[in-house]
Amino acid sequence: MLEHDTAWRQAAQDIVRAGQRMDQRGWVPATAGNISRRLADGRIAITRSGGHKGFLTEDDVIEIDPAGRPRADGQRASAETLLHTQIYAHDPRAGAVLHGHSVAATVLSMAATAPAIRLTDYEVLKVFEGQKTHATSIDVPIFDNDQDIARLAATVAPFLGKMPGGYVIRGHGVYVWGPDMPTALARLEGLEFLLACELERRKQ
Ligand SMILES: CSCCC(=O)C(=O)COP(=O)(O)O
Ligand SMILES: [Zn+2]
Repeated sequence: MLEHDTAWRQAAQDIVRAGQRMDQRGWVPATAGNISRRLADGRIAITRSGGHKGFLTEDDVIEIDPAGRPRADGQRASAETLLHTQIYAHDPRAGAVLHGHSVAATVLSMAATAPAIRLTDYEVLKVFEGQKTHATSIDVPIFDNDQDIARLAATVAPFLGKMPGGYVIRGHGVYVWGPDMPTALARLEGLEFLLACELERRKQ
């Protein structure tokens, strides 16, 4: 087994614990979801492809280069790696990216006819960057799902920098990020709470 330095092991532990948290909340069923961290020195740690994100070990976390290629031979990074690396490339402050497959994100995005899910007047909106009041709206864009991740990343690219609440892939799940893992997790929890609220409201 490779010997890793303290900073790497800390990042890997952040990812392992985030996977456990997302699993506890029901956001990473089966082998769904992926998680990454960018270290202060620029290294990027991401979950390997496949495997349950609630049962990760540090060995399930691999290093990729900024283009998304594993640094070591024989490793398979998340199939959605390019959706992580494009966030790091766009935002030098981004330190963690989370992707989950919740029921609310899946159902709402499949039912939606608009290009975004509009979240209005919720106190929890303040979890997102730059939001100071409930008296506002945030549009969470919905992108059509695509098995060609490079093509999906190209579709998402023009919206980077304009999505304080992250984004949703239709029938698939959410992407959220932040400067560090606690912030990214708080934003994910906030977004999932708001999507669950919207799902309840639309049932009424
Ligand atoms: C059964 S989930 C299908 C793949 C997916 O959407 C996902 O999030 C997990 O893919 P990964 O390669 O990161 O394990
Ligand atoms: Zn996915």
